[in-house]
Amino acid sequence: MNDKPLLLDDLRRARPLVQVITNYVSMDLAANALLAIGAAPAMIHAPEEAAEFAAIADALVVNIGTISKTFFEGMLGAAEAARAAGKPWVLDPVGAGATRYRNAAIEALLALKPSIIRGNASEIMAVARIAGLNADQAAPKGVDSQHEAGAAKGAALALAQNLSCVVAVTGAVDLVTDGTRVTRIANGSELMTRVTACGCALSAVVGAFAAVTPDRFAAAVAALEAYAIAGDIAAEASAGPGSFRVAFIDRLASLQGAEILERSKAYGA
Ligand SMILES: Nc1ncnc2c1ncn2[C@@H]1O[C@H](COP(=O)(O)OP(=O)(O)O)[C@@H](O)[C@H]1O
Ligand SMILES: Cc1ncsc1CCOP(=O)(O)O
Ligand SMILES: [Mg+2]
Repeated sequence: MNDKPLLLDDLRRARPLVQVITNYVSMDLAANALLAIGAAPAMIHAPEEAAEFAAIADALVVNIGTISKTFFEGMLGAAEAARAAGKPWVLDPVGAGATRYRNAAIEALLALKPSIIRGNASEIMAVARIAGLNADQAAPKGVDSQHEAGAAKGAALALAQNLSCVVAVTGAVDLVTDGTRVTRIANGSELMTRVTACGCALSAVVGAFAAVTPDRFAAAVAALEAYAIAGDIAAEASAGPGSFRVAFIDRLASLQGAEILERSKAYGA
């Protein structure tokens, strides 16, 4: 039996508390996506309290989109505390490869062993390069991907194997790997690339799923699948990016296990 819809049900029953240290652009959408899917968001990043809160939260999500010295201090403290407490933590390496500062921050965060890394293909290739793997890829230009997710398969496998984590690469067809298994998910709408922070909010949702199962691979697959299917359904009733953003939050909230079973385009490869 397919257990993915059950993870969504588990999430809604547990209503996990997810601490999100994210960029200014995405704070609103990420918090609303978490509420809609059934989790409790807490956007807490100050270095004075981020680590203390990470010990209370069920999962932590760290997103470097608008990183600064203060944010970075909070991220390091919270990631260290989450790791020490055995809580899952998700890294979204927004804009990886773009600047030396961003790359150094990623290198320091990788040393704290993220449970799951979620990024677009260009970012995952850059993270692999920062980790000393797959050094032959061209640098990305900004926060949007220059590549299809499939192009990052080698980088994702190498990262997952070397860091003992799960890597989720998003794009038209998402790819999730734990270094051995690979699942692709062909759901989702192109409109998701025209609403800023859709990827950041997805990383927050990945944290919520990781809070309700010790199986990081299953958590990432279930999160990406639910998110992309909500995107499919929302796109059917949207005239453009503005109305899509509203419909998408509604569809995350109304999403049912039966819809996931019916619409899933997940396959092993
Ligand atoms: N071309 C596309 N067609 C359908 N869905 C997409 C496409 N590109 C991205 N998505 C979906 O949008 C969401 C965010 O992914 P992505 O745009 O890759 O993240 P980011 O915003 O971090 O670059 C994911 O659910 C992904 O499946
Ligand atoms: C535009 C932008 N600039 C810095 S962070 C950010 C948001 C990126 O969001 P996403 O990666 O989800 O597209
Ligand atoms: Mg992103």
